Amino acid sequence: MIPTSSALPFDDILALLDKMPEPDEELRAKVREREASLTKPAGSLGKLEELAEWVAVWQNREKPQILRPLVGVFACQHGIAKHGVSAFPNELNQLMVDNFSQGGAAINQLCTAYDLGLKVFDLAIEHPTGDITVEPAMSEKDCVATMAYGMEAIAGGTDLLCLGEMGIGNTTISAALFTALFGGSAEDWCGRGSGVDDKGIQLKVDLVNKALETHKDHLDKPLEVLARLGGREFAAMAGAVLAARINNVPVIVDGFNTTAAVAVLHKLDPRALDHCIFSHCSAEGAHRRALDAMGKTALLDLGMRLGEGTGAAMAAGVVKAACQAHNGMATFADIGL
Ligand SMILES: O=C(O)c1ccc[n+]([C@@H]2O[C@H](COP(=O)([O-])O)[C@@H](O)[C@H]2O)c1
Ligand SMILES: Cc1cc2nc[nH]c2cc1C
Repeated sequence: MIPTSSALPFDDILALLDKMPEPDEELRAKVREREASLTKPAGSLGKLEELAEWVAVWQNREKPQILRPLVGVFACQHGIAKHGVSAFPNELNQLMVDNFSQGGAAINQLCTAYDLGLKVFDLAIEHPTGDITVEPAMSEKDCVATMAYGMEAIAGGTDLLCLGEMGIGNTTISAALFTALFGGSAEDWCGRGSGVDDKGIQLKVDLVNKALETHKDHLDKPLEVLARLGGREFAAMAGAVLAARINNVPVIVDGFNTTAAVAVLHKLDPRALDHCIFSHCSAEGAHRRALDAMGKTALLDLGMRLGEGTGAAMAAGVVKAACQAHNGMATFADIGL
């Protein structure tokens, strides 16, 4: 499953895309048959019914099972942050990683509330990525190695993966990725992030434009866009989503930044995200634009814009409840009708 070295660094990743499994339609029919037999009017659990079916078909199980749900938080430091694109300093990355391990972050409490596992992936946090305005964020080799590392996120045997990230400055990185992948202007994709003012947004726009100019001859291929304009958390999350697909693990995407990571896979092959749901619409302005560009709808809209997997965790609570209802309810035959 893990790519090894090859003449062209991205070949192994592209080969994995060719091996993506599709759902078993006979199994889907059985899941629907059970859903229709449960003691409720047909369709009355609305999206919960769709979610239970979604988990079942991507797990390739007649009864969806969520015993080891995992929130993976991928943390990285960004070269772009030195330009002052965030309302917070770079030191916060390490402090929040420490906070995650001490149980003090929002994601810790949401994981406790919904009984979700939490794993933090420190992506060489002390070494910032390249400043994308003047150089690639990562070499292609580092990008592939980081994708391979991200594939290990599910190695502990998880049955539902929630994506999260921590990276001061990474809403500027996401804006650069979205502009390169989906077009439009930098203004369309730059927003307040962790809380910058109008001047901060203008700085983000100027830096995204500079980055696009610097790399303009190398942005045809989505994986090249990821290496040049992305960051390690984006590469690792893209790798985790691919590994999840191949190992029958459904994925819940978090907010603006996790969406930018998976947008790279969408550009490679729109089917690559069929095993993913989009947990919520972030309050980061351009998130809805990104979802629209991929033809995706978000499950929840709670005005959240924290990142660190919090929106995905909220959706995981809903998904768990959906599966519990599907698996545990009595049928009409059970109650004598
Ligand atoms: O996920 C989102 O929708 C989201 C929206 C705004 C900010 N964030 C988080 O805030 C950080 C990036 O914000 P910034 O202003 O430093 O670019 C990063 O750690 C993200 O997890 C996350
Ligand atoms: C405090 C803080 C917590 C975060 N968690 C994820 N991204 C974050 C960004 C900030 C600024």
